[in-house]
Amino acid sequence: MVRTAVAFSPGHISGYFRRVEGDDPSTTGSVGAGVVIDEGVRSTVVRAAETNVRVVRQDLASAGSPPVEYALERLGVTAGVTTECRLPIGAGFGLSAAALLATLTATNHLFDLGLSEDEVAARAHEAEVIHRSGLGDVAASRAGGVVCRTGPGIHAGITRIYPQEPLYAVSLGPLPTASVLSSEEAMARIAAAFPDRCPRDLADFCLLSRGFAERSGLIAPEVRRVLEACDAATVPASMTMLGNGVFACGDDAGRVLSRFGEVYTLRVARRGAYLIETKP
Ligand SMILES: Nc1ncnc2c1ncn2[C@@H]1O[C@H](COP(=O)(O)OP(=O)(O)OP(=O)(O)O)[C@@H](O)[C@H]1O
Ligand SMILES: CC(C)(CO)[C@@H](O)C(=O)[O-]
Repeated sequence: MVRTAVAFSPGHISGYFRRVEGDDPSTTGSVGAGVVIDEGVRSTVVRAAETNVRVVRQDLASAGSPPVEYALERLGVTAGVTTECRLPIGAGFGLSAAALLATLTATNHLFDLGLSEDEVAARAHEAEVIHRSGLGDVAASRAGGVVCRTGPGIHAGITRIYPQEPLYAVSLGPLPTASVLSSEEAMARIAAAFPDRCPRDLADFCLLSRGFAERSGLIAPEVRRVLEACDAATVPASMTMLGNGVFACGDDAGRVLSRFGEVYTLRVARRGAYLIETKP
């Protein structure tokens, strides 16, 4: 039987953020707030002569993942990786960070690399920053909760609260993260829009995020339509950063969002990335 390691990492919906530029990837990242969600990426890793990554979603597979391939190369290993997720990719659910954390957690065990959790996270964060696929998602998804990050990178200050209520989300399509992070103009607007405090609870998170989304200038017309429907029903809602999607909370949120697409009912994750099993 081929030796296999399987790990899972939760995803992360960012509600507001501000880029922090450091001297190197470890001190580069973002401050801001988001929700670590109970859905994310499951990664299965086997040894292989050459690295290949298969990305599977809803029975559709595509080949390749530059951040994951980069992180494996930096570790000096070659592996066959299959990532699986239910949520859409590129839609603001932090799945690149989840794919990295899950894959590196499994790889660490499979190859007996002896990396600490901190080292796994540091390498995942580095791959995210280099590929501009995320800034704060790895720091968030190392554990659960509604997260408020007060510094960049994986060692920075972070507070977590654990509300019981679900969060609802709908995706209207992808918004490649790198396209926004590479725009200096967008970054300047985002910096000016940043609300300088942490959320008290889930509803407060939605409220602060919405103020940020409005001021950031990132809201596309199709996202605007969903937000207006939420406003009409007094449902706290905002835009998934960075995706063309909306998250909302409260009793009526699922019903309102269902008019615009498949509604994902998400729970606040209680824990971060973890190893599921190694075989044999
Ligand atoms: N499930 C996944 N498995 C492996 N690689 C992934 C996965 N999701 C995203 N990636 C890789 O991450 C890179 C950036 O993806 P993108 O920013 O579009 O996705 P995302 O992380 O889901 O988005 P967001 O950060 O907005 O939630 C791409 O190179 C893609 O291959
Ligand atoms: C940049 C970002 C919004 C992309 O998901 C996220 O990584 C964050 O909050 O830093």
